[in-house]
Amino acid sequence: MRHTKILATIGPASFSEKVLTELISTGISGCRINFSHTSFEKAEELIWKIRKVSEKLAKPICIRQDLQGPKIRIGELAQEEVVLRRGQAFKLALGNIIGDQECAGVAQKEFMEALQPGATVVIGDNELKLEVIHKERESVDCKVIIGGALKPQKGVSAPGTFIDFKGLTKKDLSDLDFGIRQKVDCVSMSFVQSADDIYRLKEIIREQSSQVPVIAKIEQYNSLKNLDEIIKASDGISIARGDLAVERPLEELGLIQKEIIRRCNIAGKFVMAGSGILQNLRKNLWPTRAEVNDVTALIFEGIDAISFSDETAIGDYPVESVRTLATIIESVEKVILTHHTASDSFYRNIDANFTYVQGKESLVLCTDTLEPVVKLAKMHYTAPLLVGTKSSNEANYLSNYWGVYPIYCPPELMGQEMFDYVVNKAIALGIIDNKNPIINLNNYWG
Ligand SMILES: Nc1ncnc2c1ncn2[C@@H]1O[C@H](COP(=O)(O)OP(=O)(O)O)[C@@H](O)[C@H]1O
Ligand SMILES: C=C(OP(=O)(O)O)C(=O)O
Repeated sequence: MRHTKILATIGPASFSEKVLTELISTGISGCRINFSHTSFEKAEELIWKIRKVSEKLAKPICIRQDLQGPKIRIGELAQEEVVLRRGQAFKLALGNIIGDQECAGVAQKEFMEALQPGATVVIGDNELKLEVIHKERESVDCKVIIGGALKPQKGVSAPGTFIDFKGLTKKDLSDLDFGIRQKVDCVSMSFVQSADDIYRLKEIIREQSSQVPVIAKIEQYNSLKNLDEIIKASDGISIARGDLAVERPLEELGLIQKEIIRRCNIAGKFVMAGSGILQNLRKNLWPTRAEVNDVTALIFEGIDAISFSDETAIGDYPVESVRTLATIIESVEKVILTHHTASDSFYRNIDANFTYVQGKESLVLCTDTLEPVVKLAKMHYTAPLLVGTKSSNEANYLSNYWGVYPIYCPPELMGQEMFDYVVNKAIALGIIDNKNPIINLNNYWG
């Protein structure tokens, strides 16, 4: 049994029901649908397929709608790719123009206005680097500092340049409306800058009579500056390393992610990390030593969930990626689960004896309110936390939390009947065995 959860971005490599089935049976707990790349038609089909497989395998799966936010991308190119050489001139121009060897379009006015001579422009995840040499009213002339292949629709950023984004875009609002109607299990907001961005999003969600949880993606300098308020305002945090590693010097990344995890765990908030987790598995069947070390550090720091991007969206080995990560997690958790004990006094107050048992028992809590489960889950106690709930969205969402195993219960069950149902189901699904003690937390929780 693994307590650290695995999530997967769904893309062309994992669209089929066959691969989705393999991903879910191999051990993912959640799927990310990136609305930068997914049409409503495709998303609707995917949500339907994921729900179908999840039900068939009796495994709750959290569907996360990832809102694009004000992500800046270059436009289309006349060819599938053009190769930029170091030292050559390259122009970025405002508008939806078709790019080529000498020029590419960028649609966002705020970005083009913010660029000044001397600024660095990065295209993709640190793949191509340009320096702005000269600025015109609606374009900038650049020099290529690091060359390579340029592909259409790649993300562009300007580390160190302040760009005044205005929260949710028109596209985000329309995507959100779609996601709520499709009953996604959580929504993530990209390029969050302050707690106000999250409060505004939550207000819109409330206006649509929804309570879908909101995950704030930390990927910008401003989001780091306002980290504590953002953690407080949101239901959870995603360390979105793709853009974060471009926005901040790469050598700071390890320290930044460690600090974000620490602060989320103190605040009792869900925290996940993604992008470049086992990047080597995009094309090969093995991870690099550095990737294994990276994942090990994340687990030791107390991350709730680790998310795949390219590996499961466009990689050659989506299922192998999940299998490899599961093996690393199991190996690291063998150590963590043996030495870890509950530290929270609230937990010790339930029963003083709990602190002396080392994860052999299972905890059961039957509830339809998220708050107590989340509070308990974030203590990262070694015992698996089985949560009986009659809300399928809640079961799906909770499946992303460290050590939580939600069991979706029929609506007519109450009290002892619901407890028995949860325990029997967990035994049947192989989550727990019937030899170890099972503690009914509802006996302690008024
Ligand atoms: N729904 C989709 N349709 C087509 N391609 C996708 C889809 N989702 C993801 N991808 C591809 O997988 C890559 C990795 O996915 P992701 O991490 O979500 O994207 P990004 O790096 O743009 O945030 C993307 O760059 C894109 O090429
Ligand atoms: C890793 C993520 O985001 P990004 O690809 O934007 O870094 C994510 O949302 O899981």
